[in-house]
Amino acid sequence: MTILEVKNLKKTYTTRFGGNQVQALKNVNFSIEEGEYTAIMGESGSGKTTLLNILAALDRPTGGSVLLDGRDISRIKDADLSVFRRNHLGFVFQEFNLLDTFSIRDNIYLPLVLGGKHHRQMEALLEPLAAKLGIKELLDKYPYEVSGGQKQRAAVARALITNPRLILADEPTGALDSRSTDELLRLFGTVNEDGQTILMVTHSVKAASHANRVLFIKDGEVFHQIYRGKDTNQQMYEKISSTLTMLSAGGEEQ
Ligand SMILES: Nc1ncnc2c1ncn2[C@@H]1O[C@H](COP(=O)(O)OP(=O)(O)OP(=O)(O)O)[C@@H](O)[C@H]1O
Repeated sequence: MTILEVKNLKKTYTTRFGGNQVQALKNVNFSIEEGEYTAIMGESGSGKTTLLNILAALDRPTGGSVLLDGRDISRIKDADLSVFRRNHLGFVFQEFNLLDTFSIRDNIYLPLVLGGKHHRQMEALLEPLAAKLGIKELLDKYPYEVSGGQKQRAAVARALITNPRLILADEPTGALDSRSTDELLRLFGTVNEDGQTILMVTHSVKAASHANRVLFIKDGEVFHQIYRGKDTNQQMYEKISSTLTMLSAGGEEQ
C-alpha cells in the first residue's frame, strides 16, 4: 500500500526584496510504500530540507502535490496542521529537540498530552515502547543528565508513541558519536522490521547504507535511486559512495 505520493513537486523561493527566485525543487516525483525504509541524500543545497519541510507540512509547495494516505497535505487548513502532524507523523531531528525542563518521560508523553490522552493510556503506551528502546531507566532523568545517544533514543520514543504512519528523520545521526550512531541505526532497523515506515534525510553514507532504498536529489530533482535488494550494508555503502562520487563529478547516470 502506498503511504506517501509526491507528484511533480515544485518549490520556488522568492527572496525578500522580490528580485531573485531560487528554484529549490524543480519536479520531484516518488512514492513510499508502507513499511519502506528510505534515505534521501544529495549535496548541500540540492533541496533536501525544502523537501522534508514540505513533507512535514511545515512549508507549502509552489506546485505539485504530496499525498499521505491519499490525502493532499497542502490542502489542509493552517488551523488543522499541527493536529495533522501530531496524528500522522513522527519526527526525529539532528539536535533531538527535547525540552530540558521536562523529564524524559514527560518529553515522550508530550504529543499524547497535546492529543488529550489520559495518564493511564499514556503509561500503557510507554511501557512496551520503553522496554523495546531500552530507555526504562532513563525515564525519570532530565535531558541534560543523559548522553546524546540516550537523548536520541528518547526522541525516537516520542516520535513512535503516537503510532505515526510515517517517521520523518532529519540527519538523525548528525550529532552522535560513532557508537551511538550504530545504536541508533540498529534501533531504526528494528523499528522498521516491526513495520514502521521511515524516511530519513542524511549526509551520512553509513546511515543511508542501513536503509532499503536511497533516493538521490540533485538540483531539485530525484536524479537516481538505489534499492538494497539482497545487498549487505557494506555493499549498499559501496554503491552509495560511488553514486555520490558520480553525482559530485556532475556525471551522467549510468
Ligand atoms: N527560505 C529560503 N529562501 C530562499 N532560498 C532558500 C530558502 N531556503 C532554501 N533556499 C535555497 O533553496 C535551495 C535548496 O536548499 P535546501 O536547504 O533545501 O538544500 P539542502 O539540500 O537541504 O541543503 P543542506 O544539505 O545544506 O541542508 C538552496 O539553493 C538554498 O539556498
